[in-house]
Amino acid sequence: MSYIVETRQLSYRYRATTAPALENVDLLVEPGTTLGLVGESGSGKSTLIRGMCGLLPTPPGTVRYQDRAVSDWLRHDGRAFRRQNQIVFQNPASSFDPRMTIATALAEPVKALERRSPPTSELVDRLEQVGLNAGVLGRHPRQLSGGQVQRIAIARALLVGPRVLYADEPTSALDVSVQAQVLNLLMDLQRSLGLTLVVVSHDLGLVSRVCDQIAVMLSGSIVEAGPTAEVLGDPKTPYSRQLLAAAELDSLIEEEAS
Ligand SMILES: Nc1ncnc2c1ncn2[C@@H]1O[C@H](COP(=O)(O)OP(=O)(O)OP(=O)(O)O)[C@@H](O)[C@H]1O
Repeated sequence: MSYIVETRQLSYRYRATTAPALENVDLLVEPGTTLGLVGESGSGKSTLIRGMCGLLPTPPGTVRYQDRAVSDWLRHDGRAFRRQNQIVFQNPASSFDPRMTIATALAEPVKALERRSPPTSELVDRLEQVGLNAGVLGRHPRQLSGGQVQRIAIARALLVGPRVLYADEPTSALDVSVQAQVLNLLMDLQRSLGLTLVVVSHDLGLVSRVCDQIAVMLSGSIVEAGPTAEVLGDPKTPYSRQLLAAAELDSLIEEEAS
């Protein structure tokens, strides 16, 4: 089996004096799968995906993409690596410069990573892929809803042709009614484009609907990982059991409220 992304004994500390944000994390991601990273706030989920997509200064060889050290990719083929590994953040509003029109914001990564200006038709094609149209091109982020801006963030990532799409709490800043739409969009794109999707979430309900694989983090370590049905069906660690019980309680409360 060859993996698209691997971490081997990946550790990371933001400052020498603080506790490590990641400790000896081994993670294997199969191409074309959807992996959910779950765990409580501060457990290291965002740090891990930042490490996986080359945004942290990690020791050579601890993160590999397509059988090659990410440090090597960044040294020799940085733009290709960045194109192939895209990340969508939690808060759509802060992902965009408020002074830029959507057209300018969409074109930026293509200009930086591919050294070309994408024609409007290409921008419109990608907007249509995320359920929007050319009408948003001349607008600014503040003139759009949170759900629309998150769709545009996804379109911007797709424009450079990623193989792995990282989504850090992609729906938690959105209204509940819009969350399912954005999630369905990510699932459709993952299937139709054959993407590998890595979703960070503290929402086990979301992860169990979307992800084939799940990794549970606690204090900078992965405490349990495997196929979602196995991990959730028979959680091995007390922490995963707690997480599952909390998610079941949440869904009971939601059912009663509706
Ligand atoms: N820029 C930073 N500087 C210093 N410490 C940081 C920084 N970012 C994160 N940390 C610390 O690293 C640890 C892991 O944080 P991280 O954001 O990866 O966790 P998380 O699981 O994604 O949390 P959340 O669900 O709240 O986003 C935490 O102790 C956090 O306080």
